[in-house]
Amino acid sequence: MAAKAAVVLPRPVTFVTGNAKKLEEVKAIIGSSIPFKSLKLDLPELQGEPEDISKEKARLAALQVNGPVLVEDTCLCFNALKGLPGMFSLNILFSLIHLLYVEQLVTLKWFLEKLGHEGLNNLLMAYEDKSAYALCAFSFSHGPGAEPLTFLGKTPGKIVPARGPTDFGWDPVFQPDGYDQTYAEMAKEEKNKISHRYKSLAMVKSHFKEAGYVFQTTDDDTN
Ligand SMILES: O=c1nc[nH]c2c1ncn2[C@H]1C[C@H](O)[C@@H](COP(=O)(O)OP(=O)(O)OP(=O)(O)O)O1
Ligand SMILES: [Mg+2]
Repeated sequence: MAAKAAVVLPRPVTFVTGNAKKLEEVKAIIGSSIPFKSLKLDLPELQGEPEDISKEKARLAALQVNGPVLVEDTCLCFNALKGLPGMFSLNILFSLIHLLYVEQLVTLKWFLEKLGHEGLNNLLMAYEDKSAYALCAFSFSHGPGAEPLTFLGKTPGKIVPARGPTDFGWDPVFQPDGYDQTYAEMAKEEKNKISHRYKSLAMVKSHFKEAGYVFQTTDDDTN
């Protein structure tokens, strides 16, 4: 049987993100296994399920970058609220429902900015069930027009009153199952071994290994 021809990608993969802390983790987890550079792009935020949003984001990014791209979206989902970062007051229910439909993943950013860590806890005040999960969706597209592949990583845990450094999103209020520290309290290396992002990237890495992509480098990709 003839060996499968390697897919040649025109230049290093561009990881599109506007989040510096996310980029730090992705760099630490990917290491040198996938050649990539990062780019901050303002992409429209879309509606739908995490997987569909992620794929669409990758399609748009591939068009803009005109090359292979990786994009990532993360959400924190509360089981008591059927997986949504839900609502805590009837007064804002309708505007929140609107928001949840408009952009499920960005909603969390909005919640965090408006309500803070205490607000995220308050959302679950009426519920016994504080369980939650962190969900990470990475999508990879070879380039414009190519159908993106999506890799979902999920880490279960619970929502707790904030503990630890407050420099990355909801890390202080998320305590992964099997640990007595929040993501924020854990050493970075520890979080990067069990996180939603780690699990998703592990799948991305094995995809790259199996696919055996070959990268063509040009002079302007060396910086
Ligand atoms: O591991 C994490 N630990 C704690 N917080 C996190 C994490 N990962 C994302 N976050 C926060 C950032 C944002 O408040 C929200 C939605 O994240 P998300 O839309 O994916 O990130 P973003 O818009 O900041 O960056 P991007 O340009 O890659 O879409 O969750
Ligand atoms: Mg985003």
